[in-house]
Amino acid sequence: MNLHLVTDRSLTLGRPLLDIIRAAVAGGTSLVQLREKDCSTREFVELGQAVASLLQGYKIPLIINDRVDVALAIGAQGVHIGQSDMPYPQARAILGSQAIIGLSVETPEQALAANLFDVDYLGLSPVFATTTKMDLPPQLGLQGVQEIRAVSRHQLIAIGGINSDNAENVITAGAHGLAVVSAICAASDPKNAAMELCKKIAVAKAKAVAA
Ligand SMILES: Cc1ncc(COP(=O)(O)OP(=O)(O)O)c(N)n1
Ligand SMILES: Cc1ncsc1CCOP(=O)(O)O
Ligand SMILES: [Mg+2]
Repeated sequence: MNLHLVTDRSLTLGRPLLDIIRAAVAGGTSLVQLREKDCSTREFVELGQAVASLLQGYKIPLIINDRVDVALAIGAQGVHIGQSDMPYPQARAILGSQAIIGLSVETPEQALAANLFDVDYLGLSPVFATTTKMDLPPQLGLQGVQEIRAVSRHQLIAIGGINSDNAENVITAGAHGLAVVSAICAASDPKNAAMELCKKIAVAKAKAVAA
């Protein structure tokens, strides 16, 4: 199953992040991306260490948003970088061939350019409207997902406004997996939310095979 949880401590309704992650993993989340935009480096490292030791028990990979140094410091499995973050070649040189490196793309042109890189997946960003991240480029929509699938050689993870109502359509449009923030972090029952998303992914993939 390909469900990424991207964390946001401001959306957990006061619940501890580790509880949200534990529930998300129990519901089928396959990878966790720790995304911290406002905390100090010290706090990021300490939180990262706590999340890493939790996930080690479940054998679920942890990747760090933006910060190659934090990923290295805590022995995370990799990073997620965007078009304005550390360039892919430098991130790969620092982290090595075994690291998981995800790269955001916002257009089919960026996806085409990423064919030159051995990234582990592309984050298609944003597929739909979201209030979780500000200053985003125009939404790709399902058509954008289809267009990127047609030109990319990579695993495609869709992000932005994804929930259990639209998840199936996003996979049918060509995404291999989904990344969500609010659909799990802000859910009243994060475990159930992850389970529902996994079900939708599985249903869409089964229908694609049967077609
Ligand atoms: C899976 C996934 N896709 C895209 C993003 C966005 O990354 P970026 O464009 O670098 O923006 P920030 O997350 O750093 O604000 C992502 N984090 N994860
Ligand atoms: C981090 C990020 N990158 C592109 S959209 C986004 C936020 C997605 O949040 P949500 O799943 O709550 O719409
Ligand atoms: Mg970034």
